[in-house]
Amino acid sequence: MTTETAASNDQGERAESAEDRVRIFDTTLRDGEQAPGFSMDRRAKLCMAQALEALGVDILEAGFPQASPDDFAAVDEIARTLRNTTVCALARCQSGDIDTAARALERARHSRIHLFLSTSPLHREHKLGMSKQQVLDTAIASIEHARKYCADVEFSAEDALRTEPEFLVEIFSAAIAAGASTLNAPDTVGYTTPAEMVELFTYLRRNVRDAHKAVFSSHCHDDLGMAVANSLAAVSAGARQVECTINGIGERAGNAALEEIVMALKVRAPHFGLHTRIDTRKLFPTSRLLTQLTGQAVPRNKAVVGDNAFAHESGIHQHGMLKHRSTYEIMRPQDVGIAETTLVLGKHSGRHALRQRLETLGHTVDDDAMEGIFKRFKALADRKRDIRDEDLEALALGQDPDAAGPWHITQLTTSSHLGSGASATVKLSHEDGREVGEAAIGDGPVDAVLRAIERATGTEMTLTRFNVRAISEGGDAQGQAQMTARHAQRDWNGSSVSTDIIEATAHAALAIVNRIERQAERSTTDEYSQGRPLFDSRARGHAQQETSA
Ligand SMILES: CC(=O)SCCNC(=O)CCNC(=O)[C@H](O)C(C)(C)COP(=O)(O)OP(=O)(O)OC[C@H]1O[C@@H](n2cnc3c(N)ncnc32)[C@H](O)[C@@H]1OP(=O)(O)O
Ligand SMILES: CC(C)C(=O)C(=O)O
Repeated sequence: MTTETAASNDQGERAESAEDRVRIFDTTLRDGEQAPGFSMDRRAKLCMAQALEALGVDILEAGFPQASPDDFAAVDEIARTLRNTTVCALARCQSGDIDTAARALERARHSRIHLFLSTSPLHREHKLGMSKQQVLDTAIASIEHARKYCADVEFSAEDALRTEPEFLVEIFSAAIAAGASTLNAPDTVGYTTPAEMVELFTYLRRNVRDAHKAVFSSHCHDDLGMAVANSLAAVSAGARQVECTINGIGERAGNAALEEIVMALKVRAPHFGLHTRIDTRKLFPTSRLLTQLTGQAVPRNKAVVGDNAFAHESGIHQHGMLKHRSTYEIMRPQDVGIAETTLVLGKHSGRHALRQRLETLGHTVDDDAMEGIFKRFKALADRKRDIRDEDLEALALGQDPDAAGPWHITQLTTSSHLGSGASATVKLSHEDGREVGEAAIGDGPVDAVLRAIERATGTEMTLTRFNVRAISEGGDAQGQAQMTARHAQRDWNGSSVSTDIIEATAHAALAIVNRIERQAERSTTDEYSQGRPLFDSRARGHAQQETSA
């Protein structure tokens, strides 16, 4: 546990933070984890804690050690592992909780005990059954007790935004005198507004005795969808610590989303004049790690890290993006760790984006040909939610995208054997009349299906990315399988949608094999037509004849 005094450690940092640095206090593993559906075991928590340290969070709330033996063990393990980040443990204002938190933090290099006690009239009367004086006395005694173990103590006035502001001033002034160096005013029930937040933090910073000795902190919930706005309002009124979580997970509607706060401060730096220590390029991978560990995906339209955050389907936006990316994007995807912007082709897309995508796929299309392709593309997009590259290739080659082959699956059977892998049998038909059947075993049904398809088609692939996710809800939810495989020093993508994820996987794998074969066929044709582009006006008729043969 840290032995340096709050004064020696904090004053240097506070001089800086008072100016322009906002400390990021991550509570993904405590407030985030305590919400239904987000519980993590200690292995998952340790993995997430390491990712959060790499992300650059200043303080990581690892758990509530009094809650359970596993939470104690998780905090203890995280405390032993992290070297740069302050590891924090939550405790009620009870000596038992504080002793347990201190024990869990014993081996931390930098540690903090976070004490909380409700201060609002509603909580005092109905929850705690305590008077103002009792709340004050309990908080002070607890801070003093925690300071015996740890130089860095934070005090949170739970439900602060529904507390009498004068009482907050009284308890925060006493908390500083008792040794707390961070004062948190949480909007526990997500009730407040940005203007009220500014008013409260300005008032507290003016009236709390020795306010300059503490860092003021916000902790906002999203019940009315204002957690991030409220946190930024607190910051604009002098808060220099923000408590937040990856993907905004947390009690009820969640906490303020870390990635949104950090990117707001970065993108609008001239407005806020503040910065954080977060390595923003790790935001997306950290967000994805959390979804994997909890099994809870983020909505497509989630700010910063959702699938649509850097994806454009509508033609007018795509056209703008192709001319200048700042027309419709305020940050670069690479700055949050997303490889690139995607122009998704669908029924709202226009010719500019379609042409660009076809060119990326190796098809140079002249204006006449484009009109025909565009018409058929729109008709297809009206019927199909998910337009894939193989559909576009089929359109460009004058083929029926619904029948994009040459391989088709005629039969697929899989069985899983508990503890000893799985087996798969596939039967495939080829446009040239071949019927092939193969069986394979694998670590799981996906592995077995991939091996069987490889054998049946004779196409070797190395899977480099595989992702299955639900794209609708309910008993008949659709699963989308997306994969990338390496073949002949190139990456090939395939995706498919089905109510059966194994079937979706098989179709995605076969889409890759089909693309590889069609590409090989096209290379032969190109050689034959002496390298002229397929849709070059001079070569068009000839080339189409050759490829459809
Ligand atoms: C706003 C927040 O997010 S606060 C954090 C909330 N997180 C959690 O509650 C998750 C972990 N919690 C737990 O595992 C359990 O609630 C435990 C182990 C901490 C306590 O369990 P129990 O002892 O069975 O108590 P229970 O949870 O039913 O009730 C809470 C008790 O804590 C008291 N309490 C609540 N907050 C505080 C506080 N900040 N300081 C002191 N006592 C408090 C309540 O008055 C109640 O006391 P009582 O048992 O004397 O009536
Ligand atoms: C423990 C405190 C900070 C809390 O989680 C809240 O008030 O929401």
